Amino acid sequence: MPIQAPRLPKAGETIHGHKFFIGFGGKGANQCIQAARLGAKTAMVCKVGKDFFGDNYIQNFKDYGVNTDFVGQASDAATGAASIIVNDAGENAIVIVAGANMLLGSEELHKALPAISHAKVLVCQLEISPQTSLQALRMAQENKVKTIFNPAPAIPDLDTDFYRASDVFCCNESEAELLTGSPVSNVEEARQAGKELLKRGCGSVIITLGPQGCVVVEAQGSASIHVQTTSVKSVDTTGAGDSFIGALAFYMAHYPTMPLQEMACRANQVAGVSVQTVGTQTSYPLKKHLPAELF
Ligand SMILES: Nc1ncnc2c1ncn2[C@@H]1O[C@H](COP(=O)(O)OP(=O)(O)OP(=O)(O)O)[C@@H](O)[C@H]1O
Repeated sequence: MPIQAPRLPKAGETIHGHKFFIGFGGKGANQCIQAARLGAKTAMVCKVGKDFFGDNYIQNFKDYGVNTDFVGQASDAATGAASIIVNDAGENAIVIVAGANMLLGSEELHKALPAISHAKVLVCQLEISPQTSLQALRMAQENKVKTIFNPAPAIPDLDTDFYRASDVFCCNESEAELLTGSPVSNVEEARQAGKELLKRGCGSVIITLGPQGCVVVEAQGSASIHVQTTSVKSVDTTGAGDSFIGALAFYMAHYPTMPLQEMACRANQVAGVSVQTVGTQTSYPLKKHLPAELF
C-alpha cells in the first residue's frame, strides 16, 4: 500500500500525502504473474487471510490465469501487507506485516505435492518461513523438478542446505553482498561473489545487476559470464528482479535445453521492459507485446 507524501511523518505526527494506492505484491506472487504473462501454466502455493485483502489477492491471481487451488485462507491471521511511505526525495519508510504468510507450513506443502511434483520448475523466496521454503525446494528436487531459489529478503545466516537445494540460485547485488560478506557493486565483484556462492553447493548462480544485466556462474571451475542488457529509459524499477526471475522460470520450463546464459539474456530483455512503465505486476510484459525472437 504505497503512500506518496512530501516527507516522512515524525512519531506522533499527522501529515497530508499526495497519493495513496493499493498494489498487489509479494515476491512469489510477482514472479508467478510474470511467468504467467509470458504464457507459463502456473500455480501459486501460499496463504492469505480470510479478509478483504485475501479475497482480492486470490481474484488477482485468477485474473492472470494462475491456479489458486493451493492458496489457503487463514482465519487466525491477516493477509500479509506492507505499508510504504515514499517522500519527495524518493526515500521510503516501510512496515511489513507477514501475517498469514508465516502460517504456510508442511501441511499445506503436502496438499500441494501433486502440483509441485508435476511442475517443470519450482520458484521459492524468503517471504515465508525459511524452513517451509527449504522443504518445498527439497520436495521439488526429490521429484526431479528444477528449482530456482531467490534468497530475498536476504538473511545473513542462511541455512547452507538452501544452496544444495537450488539448481539456480538467483539474487541481486545487495543480497549477494549480505550472503558473501564482500562488497558487490560492480561486474567484477559480482563474478567473485557468484563463484563464492556456487562453491556452497548450488547448480548455478545468477546475480542481477540492474541496468548492467546480470552475471551467470555455472559449473565449478568454469568462467563467469557477464550478460549485458539493452539500455532503456527506466521510470520505475520496483519489482524488476521479480520480473527477471518469473521470466527465467518461464524459459526453464518451456526451453529446458536452452543454455542458462541465453535464458538470462532473454530474462534481461523481459525485465528491461518492466522498468519502462510505472507499477509492479501491471508493468510486466505479456508475451504478445514482446519481440517474437524472445520465444
Ligand atoms: N535500468 C534498467 N535498464 C535495463 N534493465 C534493467 C534496469 N533495471 C533493472 N533491469 C533488469 O532487471 C533485472 C533485475 O534488476 P535488479 O538487479 O535491479 O533487481 P532487484 O534489485 O531485485 O530489483 P527490485 O528490488 O527493484 O525489484 C536486471 O538484471 C535487468 O535485467
